[in-house]
Amino acid sequence: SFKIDSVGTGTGVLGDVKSLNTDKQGNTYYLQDNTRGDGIFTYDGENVHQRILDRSLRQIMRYLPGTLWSDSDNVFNSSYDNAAVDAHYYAGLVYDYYLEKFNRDSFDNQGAAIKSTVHFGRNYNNAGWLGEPLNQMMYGDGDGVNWLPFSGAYDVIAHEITHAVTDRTANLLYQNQSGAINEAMSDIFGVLAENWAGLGPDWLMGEDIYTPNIPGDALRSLADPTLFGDPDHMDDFVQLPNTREGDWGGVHINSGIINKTAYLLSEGGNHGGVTVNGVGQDNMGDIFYRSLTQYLTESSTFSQLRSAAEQSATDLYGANSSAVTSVQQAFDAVGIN
Ligand SMILES: Cc1cccc(C(=O)O)c1OC(=O)C1CC1
Ligand SMILES: [Ca+2]
Ligand SMILES: [Zn+2]
Repeated sequence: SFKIDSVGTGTGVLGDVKSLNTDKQGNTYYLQDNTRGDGIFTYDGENVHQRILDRSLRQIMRYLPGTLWSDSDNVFNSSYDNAAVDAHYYAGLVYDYYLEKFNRDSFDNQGAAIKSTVHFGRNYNNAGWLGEPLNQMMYGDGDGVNWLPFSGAYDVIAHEITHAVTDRTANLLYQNQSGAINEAMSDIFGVLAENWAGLGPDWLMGEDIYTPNIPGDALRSLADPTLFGDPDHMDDFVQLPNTREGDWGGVHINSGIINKTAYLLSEGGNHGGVTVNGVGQDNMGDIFYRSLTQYLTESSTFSQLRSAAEQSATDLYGANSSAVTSVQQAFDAVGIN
């Protein structure tokens, strides 16, 4: 049928109203943004029963992506709409971040459609990037106590889309040190994207949707990972089994060491007996992006990340630049040689 780009309005998880790029087909409006790459598509997971989610991905795949979000009047203001509004709007902002900062056209740099399913499961405390063959994001609604709906936080959506970028570039194995780098990249670009968008800039992850009744906390801190129990130095690397229960060797925990490195490289500071001269967020982002997309591989270790970052800083600013020295200082400060 003939499609018309249209602009609707919606209310997000936190009650904020925003404009949405929608697609008008007949008298129905869909959460399909035709203005970015091959499009941004937001689907309704219809809270398919949790029981199915606990089975294999194969079971889940039968239900994903769900139904393309539709609305009768292009005003998405019901409470059931909130999660879809934010998933759609923030995915567009993450697309803009990568295009403007790194000239990257979507996660595959070829304009790939960005697909998200909200209302995934029931009270599901989880969000994630589902790689091949689905190549989409999914957001649980949270249980309302530990989590609000996961698409309600821009840094979370940027975190998930960065997993897709990582999969298409270094493809860091999601386990042990390579997995911790994978996780840290998602946290680092989650925070940088949020700061770029001016959406409550901070060095925290998930603060807008984490424990709504407890102010001031977050899932993770990059400035001080120890605030939420994560290590900020190699001396405190947590050895965990490479199993689901062991967080695949602690990928969401040991990421704190790399997160701290990025924070120090950007902002500077004294840590581990070392003084780091900061290079600022933009330069830190360029160094980590070049490392991720030009030098890291599936099995890269923390030490190989250090080499990649030193080489990236050399490429970008010159062998004898202060930025190269700052990279060395930052990795020294967390005990990565
Ligand atoms: C909540 C959650 C559970 C499991 C994996 C992830 C994951 O995407 O690694 C996850 O989402 C996050 O970590 C985002 C930052 C809040
Ligand atoms: Ca944040
Ligand atoms: Zn992650």
